[in-house]
Amino acid sequence: MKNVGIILAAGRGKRMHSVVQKQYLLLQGKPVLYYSLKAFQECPFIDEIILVTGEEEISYCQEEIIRKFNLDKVKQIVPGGKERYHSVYEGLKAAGDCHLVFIHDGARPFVDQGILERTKEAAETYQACVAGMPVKDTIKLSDGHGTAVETPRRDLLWMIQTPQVFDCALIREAYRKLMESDGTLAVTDDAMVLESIEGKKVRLVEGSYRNIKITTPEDLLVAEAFLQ
Ligand SMILES: Nc1ccn([C@@H]2O[C@H](COP(=O)(O)OP(=O)(O)OP(=O)(O)O)[C@@H](O)[C@H]2O)c(=O)n1
Ligand SMILES: C[C@](O)(CO)[C@H](O)COP(=O)(O)O
Repeated sequence: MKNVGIILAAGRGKRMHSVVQKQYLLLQGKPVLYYSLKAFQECPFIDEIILVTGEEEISYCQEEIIRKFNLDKVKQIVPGGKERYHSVYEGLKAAGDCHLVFIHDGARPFVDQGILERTKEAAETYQACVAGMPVKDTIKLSDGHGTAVETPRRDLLWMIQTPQVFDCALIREAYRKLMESDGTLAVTDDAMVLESIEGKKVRLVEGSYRNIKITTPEDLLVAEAFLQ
């Protein structure tokens, strides 16, 4: 069965405060989104890519990214939803039957072949894994009013990235349950959708400190520096 990449690019990029959505801003003359699509295109074990984007950006993506750069593994472009998890759900519906599904933020341009390889191997063994890296800073838990209430052990903390890779049937079922109970869980990644099902565990896999998400304006400066 095929392995499918779902690349998410339907966000509004509110924290970037740019006129053009951050996934379409240019890095070295090419849209941010191009870089992750290219990494997936070049990955030998990704058979098909589903791009999830805004309804109004579908034709731009088709003409100015997919056709222009000959990204022929992109088989479908589907409209996303209000929140990231709605967009993932649309991607999963479009994917149909598959073996592994690689869910990736289109706003993370520096995913590389090593990360894809490591997450694939872990997903083959554990059915569910996420890329991430150990945190470098001390993390404090706040009481929500400006006072630190706890300092978790740093050696146990990871910052989580994408790709997040799953057995296709497993994550589809987890998302189906989530959508049935929409509104009860503040979902910020795919792993937590699976973790919400009793007994389901997600393996942590080494990503890269370069695998940043373009979120706020200074991330663009870092991204440009990586591409020098
Ligand atoms: N409804 C949404 C929200 C997010 N995303 C995608 O999910 C990835 C990670 O989300 P984030 O960085 O939070 O993007 P935005 O939601 O666009 O940013 P912000 O939260 O600042 O508005 C991005 O590639 C984004 O395009 C999506 O496909 N659909
Ligand atoms: C999935 C993710 O990229 C892991 O770090 C992140 O949680 C996405 O969250 P955002 O709120 O959409 O930036």
